[in-house]
Amino acid sequence: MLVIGLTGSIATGKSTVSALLSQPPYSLPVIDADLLARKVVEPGTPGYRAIVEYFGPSTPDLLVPAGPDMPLSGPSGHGRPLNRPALGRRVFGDDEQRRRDRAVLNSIVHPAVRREMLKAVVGNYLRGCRAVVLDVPLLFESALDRFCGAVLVVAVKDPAVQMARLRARDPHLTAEDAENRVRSQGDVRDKARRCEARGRGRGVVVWNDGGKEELRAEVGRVMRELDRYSPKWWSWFLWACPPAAVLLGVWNYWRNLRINKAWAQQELRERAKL
Ligand SMILES: CC(C)(COP(=O)(O)OP(=O)(O)OC[C@H]1O[C@@H](n2cnc3c(N)ncnc32)[C@H](O)[C@@H]1O)[C@@H](O)C(=O)NCCC(=O)NCCS
Ligand SMILES: Nc1ncnc2c1ncn2[C@@H]1O[C@H](COP(=O)(O)OP(=O)(O)OP(=O)(O)O)[C@@H](O)[C@H]1O
Repeated sequence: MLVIGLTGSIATGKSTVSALLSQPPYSLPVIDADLLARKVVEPGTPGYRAIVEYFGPSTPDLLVPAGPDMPLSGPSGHGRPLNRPALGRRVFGDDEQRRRDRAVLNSIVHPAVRREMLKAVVGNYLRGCRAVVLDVPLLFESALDRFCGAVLVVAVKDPAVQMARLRARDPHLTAEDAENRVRSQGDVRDKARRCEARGRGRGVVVWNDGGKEELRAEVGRVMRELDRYSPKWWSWFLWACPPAAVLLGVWNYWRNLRINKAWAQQELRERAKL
């Protein structure tokens, strides 16, 4: 089974691409990290308790306020849900304190998301799926790219297109909130370069500056490229022969570590030139 990591930056079009991939002619299962990241911090989970313990004392509005529709101990009795915009204000941004808080939040949420993803990937493999899509906004940052046979980065060349789509989709965000969220995710063009550096068939950029029909055609081009490097018969062979799938998984992981090391060295060299 081919594990396809799908990433990009905020509002570059990941969800639009994952919706296309989940529909015919591809009909691929999509494992959505954002959904899992919500599930692992629901009241009653260890993630929820850790967040309340760390952020609670310094964030008075961390939980959804109690009211006629929201009992003091939450709908399930395990506590009121997190007030996500308030937590977002604590962690999105470029200053030192926010970066530190984001790292703490990530260290609570990401390991739990990884465990849920592994369960979902194994489930899809057992069901005989040819490929599975991991839709992960922070694929590189959370090092999940190491487990992927191929990485797709959905990117735009023009930052103004990204900002316009974000403001149109989330009109409740102020210009400053929107800027902070874009900055929190790094430059999508860097992610595109990193993706291409993985090599043909292992990293492909989906360019999304045009309209939705152009995007559909671009997704077709990208999937044909992946098919060339990972044909159907190979996926069936791996399904019929689990030891080969495990060996390939280990080899892939090792190769991805090497790719990441080479990328880190290249980045260092480029920074040294500046
Ligand atoms: C801070 C939280 C509560 C804000 O929730 P909210 O519903 O307001 O925003 P949402 O989750 O839709 O995120 C908005 C955008 O920011 C991105 N984003 C989310 N978390 C992070 C992060 N830690 N660093 C950078 N960008 C992030 C999302 O991918 C999305 O593009 C939430 O984003 C969160 O729990 N983040 C930490 C978990 C995480 O890293 N999730 C990403 C997938 S693993
Ligand atoms: N090619 C396109 N043409 C016009 N609008 C687009 C195009 N691609 C995406 N959009 C719109 O831009 C917005 C952002 O797209 P989408 O939600 O897919 O991005 P995302 O990368 O998943 O964002 P996030 O990380 O915030 O979840 C949506 O409103 C979507 O409909």
